Amino acid sequence: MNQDFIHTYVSVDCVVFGFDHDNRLNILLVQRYIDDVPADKQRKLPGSLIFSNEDVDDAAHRVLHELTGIKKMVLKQFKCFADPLRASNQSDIKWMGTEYMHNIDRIITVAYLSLCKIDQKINSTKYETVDWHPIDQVPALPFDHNKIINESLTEIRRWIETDFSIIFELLPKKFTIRQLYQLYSALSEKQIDIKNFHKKISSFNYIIPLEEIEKNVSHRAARYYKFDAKIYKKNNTKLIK
Ligand SMILES: O=P(O)(O)OC[C@H]1O[C@@H](O)[C@H](O)[C@@H]1O
Repeated sequence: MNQDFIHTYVSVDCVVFGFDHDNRLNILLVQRYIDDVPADKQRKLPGSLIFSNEDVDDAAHRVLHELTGIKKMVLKQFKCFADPLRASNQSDIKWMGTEYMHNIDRIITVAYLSLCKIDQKINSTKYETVDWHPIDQVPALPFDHNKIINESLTEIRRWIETDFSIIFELLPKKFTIRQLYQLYSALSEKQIDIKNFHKKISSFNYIIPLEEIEKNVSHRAARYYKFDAKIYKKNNTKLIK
């Protein structure tokens, strides 16, 4: 065998999901700066090379903290992206040269999924520009970041099916069943009848009705509910099928 073994850099990239007031899934993108590329073409996933003495999970936590200012966020490693050409684009090589002072054209990246309430204040210590983008309006991104986002959607659907409780990471603390329904529909891509959904949900004792209804709405005001994580954990309730 006459082949070279790989000796390369490793990075992490984080796809952070949020759910907006128009019931759309969004992700957080940051902006990099390269002189001759227009600003609107420089959005990317938040990421970083990992340090030589750092575990990849720790690097992902570090990136999320630098990105949002939040100390603890739900995090799931979902796939490694290692196409030999994924970092070989000239503008990406230039970017890595500016950011890391090295000529880097081969990077293996480990991708993570995270969830964030969209109203949460984002307080980034690393990036000047961090903003939410509806998932169907994500621009062309550097490296293989569009591919990573597409695969993260498949992964988040799988995740919801195995642990329904993660859906509440995306909802406000008090929510209506319609909001829960819209989020579940956006995530699962299944056509679910709202009445059946309502019936199913009201059988779950970890979704607690509150003595509060919506105010100032043009439709019939709906009741608010909250998620009780303790009850959910105790019962380890069956998932929605
Ligand atoms: O420090 P930055 O440029 O954000 O991160 C390094 C980049 O290296 C690439 O593998 C990743 O896709 C990641 O975005």
